[in-house]
Amino acid sequence: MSTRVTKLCVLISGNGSNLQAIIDAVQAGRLNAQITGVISNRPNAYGLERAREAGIEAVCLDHMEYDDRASYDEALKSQINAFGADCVVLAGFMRILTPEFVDSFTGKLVNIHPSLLPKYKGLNTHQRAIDNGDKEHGVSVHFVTPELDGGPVIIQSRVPVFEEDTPSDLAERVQEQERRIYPLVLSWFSAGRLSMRNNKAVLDEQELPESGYAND
Ligand SMILES: Nc1nc2c(c(=O)[nH]1)N[C@@H](CN(C=O)c1ccc(C(=O)N[C@@H](CCC(=O)O)C(=O)O)cc1)CN2
Ligand SMILES: NCC(=O)N[C@@H]1O[C@H](COP(=O)([O-])[O-])[C@@H](O)[C@H]1O
Repeated sequence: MSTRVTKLCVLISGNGSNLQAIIDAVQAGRLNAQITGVISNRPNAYGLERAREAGIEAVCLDHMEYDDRASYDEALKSQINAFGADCVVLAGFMRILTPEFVDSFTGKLVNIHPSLLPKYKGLNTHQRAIDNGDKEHGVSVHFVTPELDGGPVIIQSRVPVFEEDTPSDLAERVQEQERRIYPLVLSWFSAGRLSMRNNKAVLDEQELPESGYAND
């Protein structure tokens, strides 16, 4: 019996280190999936180069070329469907998606967010953690819902915050964890172990707690 390979379409906006971790996991046989395509909303995203070097089709849908969010999301949905996707993977994708777009991919849309949700939804999370004098920070992988960074958490990983940390020091520490946990979550999805039901993340038929699967 042939085992169908899970199709991933990855959305980026920048450097693409999470994309690279996913590419590396596929190539190393740690993630049984095919990356069908990479889409960036920014033309200068280095992640587009990473995809092409890996032989993966990569396109830029520049959001500046669209009149409004709805028309952009329509084009984005068409491109994703052209590539094919069992899972749409936001990997540093910096556009807020319309409810209509999100609802058309319910349960098939995941995001990696650089904070311990529900703390610090939105942008500039590392600076905010430092400004607040937090002693720990981290990263969350969650299903995407219309509520910005409010979807059910799948996994979180914590890192310490040191007195002398700059936002980039903290980002580097967080991104080490990102590169570790995102391929892990996608391997769960590809194995059919992970789903979203009743707005909850479910792993191996067990509802995950609000902070997801503990993985410090
Ligand atoms: N409907 C949803 N859309 C998106 C979600 C989500 O959970 N629900 N997650 C974000 C990812 N994200 C943080 O993890 C995030 C991305 C972008 C923004 C934002 O404010 N974007 C601005 C533009 C900012 C820029 O270009 O630098 C905007 O879209 O106007 C906040 C959080 C992805 N989308
Ligand atoms: N709100 C979304 C957000 O800030 N996402 C963050 O952008 C970075 C992208 O890095 P990458 O392009 O090297 O993967 C990652 O740290 C990711 O958590």
